[in-house]
Amino acid sequence: MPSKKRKRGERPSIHPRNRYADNPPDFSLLASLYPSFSQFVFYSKDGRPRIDWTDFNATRELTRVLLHHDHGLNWWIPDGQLCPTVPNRSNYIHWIEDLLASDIIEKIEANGGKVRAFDIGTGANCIYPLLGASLLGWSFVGSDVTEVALEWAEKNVKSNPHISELIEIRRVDVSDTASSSGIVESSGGNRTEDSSQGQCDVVELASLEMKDFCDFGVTCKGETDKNQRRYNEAKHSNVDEGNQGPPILLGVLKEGEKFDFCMCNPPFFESMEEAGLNPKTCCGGTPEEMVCQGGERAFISRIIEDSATLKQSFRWYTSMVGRKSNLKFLMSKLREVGVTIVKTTEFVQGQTCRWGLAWSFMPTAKRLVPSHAAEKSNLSFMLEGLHRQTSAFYVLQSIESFFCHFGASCKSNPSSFTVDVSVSSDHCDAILKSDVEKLDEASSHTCVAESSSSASLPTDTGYTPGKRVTPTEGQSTVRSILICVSAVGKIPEAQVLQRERPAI
Ligand SMILES: C[S@@+](CC[C@H](N)C(=O)[O-])C[C@H]1O[C@@H](n2cnc3c(N)ncnc32)[C@H](O)[C@@H]1O
Repeated sequence: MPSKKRKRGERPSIHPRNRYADNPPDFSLLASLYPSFSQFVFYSKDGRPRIDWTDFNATRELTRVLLHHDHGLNWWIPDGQLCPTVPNRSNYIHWIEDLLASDIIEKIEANGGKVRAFDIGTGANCIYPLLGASLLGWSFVGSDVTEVALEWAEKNVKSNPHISELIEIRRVDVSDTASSSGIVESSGGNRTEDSSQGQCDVVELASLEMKDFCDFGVTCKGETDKNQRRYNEAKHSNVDEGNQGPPILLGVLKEGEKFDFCMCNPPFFESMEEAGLNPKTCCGGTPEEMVCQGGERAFISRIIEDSATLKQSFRWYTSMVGRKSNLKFLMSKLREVGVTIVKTTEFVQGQTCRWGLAWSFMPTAKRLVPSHAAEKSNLSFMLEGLHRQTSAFYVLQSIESFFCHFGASCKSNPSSFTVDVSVSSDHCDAILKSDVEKLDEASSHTCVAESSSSASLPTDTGYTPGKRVTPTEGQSTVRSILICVSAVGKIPEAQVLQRERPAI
């Protein structure tokens, strides 16, 4: 079920299906049930139970008891690892649930109708696979690069046998690149902070042999020739763009794997100093978890680059974004790689804002006229590929005028670029059966009306009032209307991607 639309200016709120939306965690109750938690709960002057959000042990214990009490999950992380807040992380899961339920892109059931997901950088806490599997029965591959994350993610999965079958923890090979976080492997195998943090010790990707990639990669083992080739190509292009780092999707996915979506809470920051700017809470977070060269902008750019190669291996690619300025940058990058759709949302994270960014290479879905609407002869068109700055509004007006000319009741919606036309069954028949002459007349009328009513219409677009493409023999009347609209829209790029004939 899609989330309620927020009104302009309204503060984003917790997702309506988030179990904490109407029932925030009750610290008193939890303290009475969990003695290990009660030690962290104190009562303020107004008698309300509180915890010290700057105490890592308190926030970790809260997460542990919420996951246990509300989700039936056993969970733990070692000191200092990033501790997730359950209500916040649930918002991202529910937003993806909305994306999957929407009909914006075509539905393809690649895994027998079961939702299969990929969590990039699952962390020691493995929070997204645990929540996604327990709340919604989704299956996950959770990837990570650090030993501690892989070890603890695995432990967290194994301590929940009821969902462990649904979650695979996958090691990402870091041997062919130095960590993008400025962290290098010590000789003992433990991960230590490079003294020259930020100046990370990057191995030239281009100098690697295929062997290096295969020997260590969990995905290679001979079966992923195609992925290796694509990964190697991507390595070269990444070197050019300076976005080096361990593989993210290319080189981690196995041959032929298909996912409904990927998600990612990326290392947001370029340095730990930047990461430590919120002293009001203590959710832990090691440099490996919080920092990467180039910050989230570089990390998510690499996901975008991988997605441009993997295209429909995922229905949706998604990531959290920490900064609005990065969101804008990333959206323009997405346009460059030719995605079919981009969606964003804003998440409430206490005092801070985070954004959700989703994109897809799937064809946008045909809007089927729902049966109840068809009965009412409700005919709707959707225009895509219109550039806002090139008067899409007037295109909609043209469509509206066209149908109005035939006496139909019309309503255009400039924000969704749709025009809904409501007519009786007989009337609709009459419009659709109108001969070409009538249509010509109608479209000319539309054009003239548009040009005379709009002093601000651009004049450099090759627009000729009254010009339209005459439908060829055999084209449906609906088709001819749409071609006409395209022509009067003065927008060469405008394409009518979807059209329906009502079932009348
Ligand atoms: C901010 S943490 C997110 C952890 C967890 N998903 C969460 O939301 O709390 C980022 C994670 O990404 C991992 N990471 C960094 N580079 C990676 C890569 N190339 N592939 C997979 N994971 C990576 C880090 O080790 C870290 O665990």
